[in-house]
Amino acid sequence: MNRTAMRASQKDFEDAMNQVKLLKKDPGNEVKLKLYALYKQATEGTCNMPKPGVFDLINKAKWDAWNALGSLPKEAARQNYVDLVSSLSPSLESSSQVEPGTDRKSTGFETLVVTSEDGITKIMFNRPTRKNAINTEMYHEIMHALKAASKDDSIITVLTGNGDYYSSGNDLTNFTDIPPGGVEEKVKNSAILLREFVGCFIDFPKPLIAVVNGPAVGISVTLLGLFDAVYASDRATFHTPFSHLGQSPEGCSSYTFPKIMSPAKATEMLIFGKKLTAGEACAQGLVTEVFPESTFQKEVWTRLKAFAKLPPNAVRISKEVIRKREREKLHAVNAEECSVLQGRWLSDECTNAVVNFLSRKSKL
Ligand SMILES: CCCCC/C=C/C(=O)SCCNC(=O)CCNC(=O)[C@H](O)C(C)(C)COP(=O)(O)OP(=O)(O)OC[C@H]1O[C@@H](n2cnc3c(N)ncnc32)[C@H](O)[C@@H]1OP(=O)(O)O
Repeated sequence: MNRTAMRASQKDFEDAMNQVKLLKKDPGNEVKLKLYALYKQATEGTCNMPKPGVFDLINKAKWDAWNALGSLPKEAARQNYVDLVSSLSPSLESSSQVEPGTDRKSTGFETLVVTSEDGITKIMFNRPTRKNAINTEMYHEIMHALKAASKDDSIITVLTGNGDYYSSGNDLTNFTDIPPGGVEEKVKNSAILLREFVGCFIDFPKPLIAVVNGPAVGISVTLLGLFDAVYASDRATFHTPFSHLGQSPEGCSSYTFPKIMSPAKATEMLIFGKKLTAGEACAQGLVTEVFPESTFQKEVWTRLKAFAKLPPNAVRISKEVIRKREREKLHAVNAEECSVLQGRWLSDECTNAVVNFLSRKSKL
């Protein structure tokens, strides 16, 4: 039977709400606004809230979407919500059918290019027009790619960026995607995602190498403390503006950075947001070696190809011996950092910083 001819029950509506939470592919802001508006109409009826101020961009966009539904009856809104979610479900099904750890073709990723050759699995961030900002989909895809790389026949795994940036860190529009359960649910889900994401780096069993092709910001920097080697172009910079964003350190950096570079140097980066050049980051132990931009790719990949010819078992066992003592501690640090961040994400300091960034760019 045609779904639109049916009347969606409360149970259908609740199932659809749960399905939305499982979407791995970001349906885009337009669809998210539509879902929000239909949810509000289905549960509260016609919009009679005061219109938010012109600078309150996010709430104004939400209000506009809800208000545009006029006096649409609650039952019709519920039906439209269920239909809209069901139209998104092919992407839900295709992503949930892929078992973590199974091999996935490079073309199966939206936000990454993943290749495997000469004993090296290369995971390249591939959102160059967004400076390789990590959106929700990319967090999931990186975890997926790491799980696959841990099981494939490569010797080492390399992360790098496409374009002029390594990565600009967390995609700040991630914070605008508020589920029907509200901001509290959003920050809870984000903390769960972040903990699982960082956990994949803590547990990664093979040498993990960063080829930092350009500036790195936020979580793309803090994670470097969990890598086994970091090679940087001399045009790379390393910047963790957490206080400016009303946030706090993650990626286990509250533990790894003071150990790597001394507590005082870590303070300058993690609390005061000091941006390091590649040379400074190397002098402080965060970067293994810096190469001139003109020869960076050639020199680094020649070296990596030589590493990848080493006996695989010796390489893997040596990493295990070096890292295993710290693993439990790192998981505890990760859990604590995510819990602290949950509070930060609800703060006015964080909200204002994100809205300032987004409104500077006139985006939702
Ligand atoms: C859920 C888990 C959370 C984990 C916690 C993680 C925390 C962090 O990672 S904190 C760090 C967050 N990142 C930032 O604060 C960086 C924000 N971006 C910038 O400051 C700048 O974009 C820049 C310095 C990275 C680059 O500046 P510029 O060279 O002038 O280039 P544009 O600003 O024009 O950027 C091009 C295009 O890309 C968009 N974009 C860049 N970075 C981000 C980002 N992190 N989030 C969202 N969007 C980003 C930028 O808005 C531009 O878009 P258009 O204006 O639409 O062209």
